[in-house]
Amino acid sequence: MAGKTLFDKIWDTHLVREEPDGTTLLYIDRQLVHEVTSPQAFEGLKLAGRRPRRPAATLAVPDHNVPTTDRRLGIADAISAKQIQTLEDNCRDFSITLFGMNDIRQGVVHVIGPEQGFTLPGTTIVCGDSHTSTHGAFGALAFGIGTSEVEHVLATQCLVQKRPKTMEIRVDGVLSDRCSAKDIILAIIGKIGTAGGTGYVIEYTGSAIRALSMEGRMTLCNMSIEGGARAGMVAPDEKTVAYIKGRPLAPKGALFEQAVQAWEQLKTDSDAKYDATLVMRAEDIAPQVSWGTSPGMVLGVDQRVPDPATMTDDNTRKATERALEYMGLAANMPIADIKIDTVFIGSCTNSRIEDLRLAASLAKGKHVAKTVHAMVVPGSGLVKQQAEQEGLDTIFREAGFEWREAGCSMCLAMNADVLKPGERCASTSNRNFEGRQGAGGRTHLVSPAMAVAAAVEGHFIDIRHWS
Ligand SMILES: CC(C)[C@H](C(=O)O)[C@@H](O)C(=O)O
Ligand code: SF4
Repeated sequence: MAGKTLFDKIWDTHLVREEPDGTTLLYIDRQLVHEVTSPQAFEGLKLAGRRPRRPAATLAVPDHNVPTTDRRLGIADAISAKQIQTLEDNCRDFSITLFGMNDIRQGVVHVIGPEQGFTLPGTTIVCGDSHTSTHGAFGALAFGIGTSEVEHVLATQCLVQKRPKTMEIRVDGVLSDRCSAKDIILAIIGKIGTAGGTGYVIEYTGSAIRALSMEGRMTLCNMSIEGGARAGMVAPDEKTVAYIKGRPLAPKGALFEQAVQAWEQLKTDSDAKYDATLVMRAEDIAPQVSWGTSPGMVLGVDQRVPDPATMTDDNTRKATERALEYMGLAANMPIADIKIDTVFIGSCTNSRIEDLRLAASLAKGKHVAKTVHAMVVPGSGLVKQQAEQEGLDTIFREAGFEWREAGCSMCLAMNADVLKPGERCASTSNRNFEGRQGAGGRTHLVSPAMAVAAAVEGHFIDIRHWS
């Protein structure tokens, strides 16, 4: 029998039933819930008179709409306030654990799952949110689902799926100084495009991936969806085990030892075949900056903005022209000449403690440029607390950054943290669509290190040579 990939192993152990046409009923171990995509799901349960099949398998948190300023003042926006209240009511009515807005454990849903030890290797994890792929960093099969599916999983703990194909993306070698997981994933999406992963689950392999911390692997898997993939994953290893050990919801004692033994089996067999493979060298990856209006429109900071006049394909040329117009950029200008107004360090891509430590180490002793407004939004209340214990908040404040409460914030501007029309932002988030951070706002996706350097200089700069 042919060997199995990591994906095959998880899929096969969660398969409840498979039809001849490949339609599969998959068992879902865990579900995360937030305030935006859950109200109709709970409403559906109510109307049908059903209860969650396994309430303990679900964890809920408000994140998209929460204010990142003083929460004792409540929520000014009526729609946001109602969404958060509705989540609280539903969790109470359906006996689901909720980390409320003022709970120290509150944070972006994809930050708190791993932080609590809710995210475990070998499990199937879903959430009504596309960046659920983040949890694949632990060797879980984790993917985003729609609201009707949220209801289905609540009611049955199962989901109807078609088996996706598998893609290996192998990155060997050593990253350049100050380059990070964010640069790897942006470079991958720059290469495969935003549809390159369509129909696939990606497994990231190679020495550069193994060298990443768990935080780095989460950044990587987080953006798999921006490359079109259903999910991204990294096989668990000793770093995974060390990260999970002792977390509040992780197995304890003998159960933990048993779990570790099972997790050791979670790797792709040497004779297994992927449906597709892409190979890259870490040395070739420069610090990345997105210049356009999709995550695939991205280049190294040492490059120039593309010139539509050189493009032979009509669609590519038109898309480039439109993107340059929206972004207010001239063809051929050096990316390092792009001046920015705002810096956002946060989001489920880059707001974990390691991201903040790195950002603070570069911000220390420097100051945000006079023309720039910069903010740091920790991924969770616990990340914020940890950062404060380490004095990172002081470093950021002294350098001129605002230090905020945890939430999605300016990643998608559902709360008060919004770009003004025309404002240009260096952002550590994952999406740069038109209007993503506010109507008319212009987003450049970068790593935390690149964001700090841009905040200080007022424009992008190659951090490999920055002092
Ligand atoms: C609001 C939610 C449905 C959405 C998602 O699915 O990703 C959001 O988190 C985002 O990042 O755009
Ligand atoms: S931080 Fe951004 S990408 Fe992540 S869940 Fe929130 S809105 Fe979506």
